[in-house]
Amino acid sequence: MTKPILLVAAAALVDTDNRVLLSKRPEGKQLAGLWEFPGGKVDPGETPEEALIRELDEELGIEVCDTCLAPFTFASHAYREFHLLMPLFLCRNWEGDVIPREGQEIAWVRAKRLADYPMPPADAPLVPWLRDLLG
Ligand SMILES: Nc1nc2c([nH]c(=O)n2[C@H]2C[C@H](O)[C@@H](COP(=O)(O)OP(=O)(O)OP(=O)(O)O)O2)c(=O)[nH]1
Ligand SMILES: [Mg+2]
Repeated sequence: MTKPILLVAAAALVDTDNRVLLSKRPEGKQLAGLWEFPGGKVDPGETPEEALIRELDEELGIEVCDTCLAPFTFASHAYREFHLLMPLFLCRNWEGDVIPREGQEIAWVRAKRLADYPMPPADAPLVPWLRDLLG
């Protein structure tokens, strides 16, 4: 069976204390209760950056500019129904305060503590990169 590739753009938002933002997937969604990087599906006609800027506004109410999104690493993971391809951008600068706009729980997490937050299986290989970056 050939599975469709699902393109999702996500961000590691890092604050001035070197903590990274995780967002808890709401009940009722696939992978509910797991902690993810904010972001979402790239719609037809959008670039990954455009999709991510839109999602960060929708989900967290922050304004991010193109040049503040640095390509960092990516996830490539076979889920049952699709193959996820997820570029992860690093972002240290944004406008506005982070406010969960979709009722989701959020957490600012130090690199050392990332293992305490259960994440979707696709995200496991991303954690060592963040540990290397953030110490
Ligand atoms: N945003 C995000 N999605 C992830 C991560 N890890 C991971 O496996 N995913 C998967 C879960 C979903 O299958 C897919 C993202 O889809 P989604 O449904 O959350 O997309 P969305 O934000 O556009 O939400 P919706 O409007 O479709 O409800 O990627 C991650 O760290 N961040
Ligand atoms: Mg999302």
